[in-house]
Amino acid sequence: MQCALYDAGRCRSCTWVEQPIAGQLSTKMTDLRQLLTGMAVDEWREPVSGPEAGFRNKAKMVVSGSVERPIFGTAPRDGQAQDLTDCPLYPASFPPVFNALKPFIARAGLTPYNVARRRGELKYILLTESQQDGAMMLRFVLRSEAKLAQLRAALPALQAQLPQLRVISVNIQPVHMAIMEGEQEIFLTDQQALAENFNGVPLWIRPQSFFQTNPSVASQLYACAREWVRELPVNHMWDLFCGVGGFGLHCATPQMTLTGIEIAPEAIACARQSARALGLTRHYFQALDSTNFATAQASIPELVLVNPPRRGIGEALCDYLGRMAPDWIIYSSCNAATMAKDIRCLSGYRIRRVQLFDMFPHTAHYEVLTLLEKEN
Ligand SMILES: C[S@@+](CC[C@H](N)C(=O)[O-])C[C@H]1O[C@@H](n2cnc3c(N)ncnc32)[C@H](O)[C@@H]1O
Ligand code: SF4
Repeated sequence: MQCALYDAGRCRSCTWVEQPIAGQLSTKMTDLRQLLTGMAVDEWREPVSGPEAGFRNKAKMVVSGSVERPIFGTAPRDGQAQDLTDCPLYPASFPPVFNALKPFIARAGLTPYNVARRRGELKYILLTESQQDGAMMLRFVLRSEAKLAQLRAALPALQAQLPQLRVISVNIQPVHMAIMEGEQEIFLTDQQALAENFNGVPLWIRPQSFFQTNPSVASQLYACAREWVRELPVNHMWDLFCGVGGFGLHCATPQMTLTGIEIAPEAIACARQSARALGLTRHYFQALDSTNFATAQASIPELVLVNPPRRGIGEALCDYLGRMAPDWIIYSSCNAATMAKDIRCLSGYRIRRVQLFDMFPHTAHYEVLTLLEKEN
C-alpha cells in the first residue's frame, strides 16, 4: 500500500507497508506455523483478510502544537510532532472531522498538553465510527476539568457542523504518564454508546470498553466462530474476556445458555443490552475477572471460548481448564506467541483447526482462531 507519510519518513508505524499483502500473509503464516511447531494441527484454514486501506474504525490522536494550530498525530520526538490526519488506514469520513476539530479546539481554548513542560489540557482525541450508519463517538482526553465549561459552551456549534457526532465525552487523565485514559468519563451528550451491527448481531461501542478496530475482519472472525460452534453439540458455553459480547452473541442460539465474563462493567452493560435485543433469555453476563470466575466453578460447560488480551490466559486458567476438561476450547488471540504457550500447558487436547485473520495489516501482528478438542 502507498503511504505518503511513511515514504516521507514522517510515520513508521506500519513497518511492512511496502510489502504486498500476499507476502505479508505468507510471513504471518510462517510465524504461526513456527509457534505451533511440534503440535499436530488437523486443519490449516486459508487466512482471512479485509481491505488494505481505510479499514480502521478508530483514530487515537496525540494532540500537540499550539491552541491556534493544534497537531493531531504522534507524540513529538526531538521537538517535532507529525500530523497524521491523512493516514490512509482511516476511512474517508475521518479527515473532514479532524479538519473541523482544529478550529473548534482554538474556539474552546483547549491548549494541547505539552509533555516536556507538563502544561496544557488536551492530551488526545479519540474518534470511533460505527459501520452501521456512519455515526461517530468523539472523546477528548483532558488533564483536568479546568476547561470543561468552555468546551461545553463551544459544543453546540460543533454538533451543528458535525451531526454524525452522536456520542461526545471527556475523559479525565490527570496523571503524567503513557496510559492514555483515566477512570473518569464525563458524557456531553445524552447518548452514551454507538450502535454497531456485525452479521445481523447488534453490538455497542462505548467509552471504556474494548471494541475491535478492524470491523471488516472482526465481523468475519465472529462469523467463523459462529460457524465452528454451530457444528458442535453445545448446550452451554462460556465466553471469557467477552468485551461487549461479540463472540458469545454470534454463537449463542435461543436454546443455548451463554455465560459471558469480562472485567469492564461498561462492556458488560453493552453485552446485556445486545443479548436482550437478540431475544436471548439464557444469558449471564458478569463483570468479573475471568480466572477468578472460572476457578470458583465446580462444573464446566461443553465449550469454553477465550479471547484474552496480549498476555494470554495464563497458568492458573490453563491449569483449571486442563483439570475440568471441557469438550472444546476455542482460543481467539491477537498474540499467537502467548496462545501457543497457553496451548502447550493444556494437556489432553488436540488442535482441530487454525485460521489466521489479518486484523492488523502492514504490521507483524495478526489474530488467530483455534479450535481445540478434548482427546479421548
Ligand atoms: C482482546 S479483548 C477481547 C474482547 C471481546 N472478546 C471482543 O471480541 O471484542 C480482551 C478483553 O479482556 C478484558 N479483560 C482484561 N483482563 C481481564 C480479566 N482479568 N478478566 C476478564 N476480562 C479481562 C478486556 O477488558 C477486554 O475487553
Ligand atoms: S500508521 Fe498510517 S501514516 Fe503511519 S505508516 Fe501506517 S498507514 Fe502510514
